[in-house]
Amino acid sequence: MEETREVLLSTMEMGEADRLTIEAGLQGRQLMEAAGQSIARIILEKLNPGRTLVLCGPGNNGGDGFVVARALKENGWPVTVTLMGTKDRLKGDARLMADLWDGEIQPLAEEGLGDYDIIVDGLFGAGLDRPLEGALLDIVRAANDSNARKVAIDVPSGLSGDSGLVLGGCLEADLTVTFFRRKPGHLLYPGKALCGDLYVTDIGISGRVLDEIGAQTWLNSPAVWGELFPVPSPAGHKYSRGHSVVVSGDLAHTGASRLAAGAALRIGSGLVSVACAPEAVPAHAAQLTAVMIRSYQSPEQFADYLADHRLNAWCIGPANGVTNETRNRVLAILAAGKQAVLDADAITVFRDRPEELFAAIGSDDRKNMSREVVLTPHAGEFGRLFPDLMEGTYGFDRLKGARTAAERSGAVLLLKGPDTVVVSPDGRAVIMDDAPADLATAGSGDVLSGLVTGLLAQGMPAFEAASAAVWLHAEAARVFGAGLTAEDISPSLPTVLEKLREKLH
Ligand SMILES: NC(=O)C1=CN([C@@H]2O[C@H](COP(=O)(O)OP(=O)(O)OC[C@H]3O[C@@H](n4cnc5c(N)ncnc54)[C@H](O)[C@@H]3O)[C@@H](O)[C@H]2O)[C@@H](O)CC1
Ligand SMILES: Nc1ncnc2c1ncn2[C@@H]1O[C@H](COP(=O)(O)OP(=O)(O)O)[C@@H](O)[C@H]1O
Ligand SMILES: [K+]
Repeated sequence: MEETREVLLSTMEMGEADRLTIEAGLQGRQLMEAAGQSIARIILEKLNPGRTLVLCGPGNNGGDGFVVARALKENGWPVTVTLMGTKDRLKGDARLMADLWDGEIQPLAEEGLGDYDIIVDGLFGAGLDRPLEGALLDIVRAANDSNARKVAIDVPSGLSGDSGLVLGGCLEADLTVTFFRRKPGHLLYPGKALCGDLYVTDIGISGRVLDEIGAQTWLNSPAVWGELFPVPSPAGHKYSRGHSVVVSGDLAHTGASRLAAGAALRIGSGLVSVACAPEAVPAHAAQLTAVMIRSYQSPEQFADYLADHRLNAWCIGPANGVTNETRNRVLAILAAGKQAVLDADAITVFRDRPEELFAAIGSDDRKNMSREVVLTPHAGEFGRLFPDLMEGTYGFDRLKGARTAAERSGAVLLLKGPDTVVVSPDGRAVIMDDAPADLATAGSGDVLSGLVTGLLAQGMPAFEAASAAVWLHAEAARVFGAGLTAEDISPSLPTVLEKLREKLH
């Protein structure tokens, strides 16, 4: 595939990229000059000339601000520069750029912030290390209240580039320009919404530094998992494409399992069965055709199904009920060494004893068989298994939380939301960007679980299967467009799959 994966760099990794580039011979001030010039170029291209205020902070983000101010002034724009603190306290390249600014430098103040057409935010970037407070917070709020177009350098001030969380308060940018590669905070909410339109510019850092940095976070795209995506083999048969089983809820709660089963079939699982109690059979039978029905009366009968090695990927949880039966079935599926997708009630049912679940996932038997498990919580379900990971000072750090959760549980963690994150216990992570909000509809999560299950059944490794499912789910919703209901997702998949195949070959 010609497409390469888009790596997302943490603040530390970006610092490393800068360091390696400087070590290789480029000077820090050249990087800063390139950074500032690239922002000015975008401003000149995207915005109409107007009264411009540049807010400069005490670090290199402020240094970039001085470069932007100079470049815009050279283009004839009326530019005012304000600085937090005094020039003599600036260091290194930032001091150098401040010296190259030949205009006045005013002290940073709230007054007059409403008088500009454009505000360039060079207060804090990667160096933000504490919340915005006091006068600074007032200034950022006044900027937000003004009618000016706001341009953030690297990240809007107050936003963590690592988590997308806000520290105290944050500039609400119309446009953000970052350098070399995007950062997770540009994709994770609320960060994504606070960045406005995002631009990534080349400031002379070579992509080769990435080999040395070894970052583990990527944009979710076929470039990450495409090579492992299952395509039916010409000589294959349905049995070689796996057999998915979805555990149904009781008679009044059968729909979720049908949505998941339909998705598993559509994504290419050779066979799909719904496993249900006898009283639910008529409800399923009235609606299912290609999907088979397996009823079980007792735990022993359920165990019989588990003993069949052909039934290789199991999905349990959607509308299953938070009951002892659900808990016992989850444990039985794990003990049988099945690949499994645990969703909804299969997660909630372990809220009082998550360790029991983690022990079952991480048992030596399962490890020896390399059988993988995918947990697919939304934030609420995540909090039931990992309450401590939701209690960050600045809110729930989804990426970090999911990483720790994957490591702790031994499962691939698929954390749902507008910025769905998938993390492998080995630390690899992908973040989905721009999933249509139409997906926030009843049953759409059930479809997603079915997609993961169907890919596991076909032999795709769990991290890649979960990532691919999230991407396909979003793309199918995009193809369908407005008015989406969960039932529409699977029927929209063929168009997406067709395009994907063209891309993969
Ligand atoms: N490292 C490099 O070589 C390059 C860095 N660049 C720019 O440099 C930025 C990072 O620069 P720095 O590491 O100097 O960090 P910043 O300029 O983002 O901020 C660091 C300064 O802000 C203070 N600070 C942090 N949070 C604060 C808060 N809440 N309230 C008050 N003060 C606070 C710190 O004490 C420190 O003095 C990047 O975001 C980018 O804009 C670019 O020039 C490209 C090259
Ligand atoms: N604002 C949003 N933008 C994009 N996708 C969203 C948004 N909100 C939710 N989703 C997605 O919709 C699905 C909802 O799943 P879930 O919460 O399990 O709902 P349900 O249980 O009704 O199926 C998930 O895939 C989630 O990532
Ligand atoms: K900034």
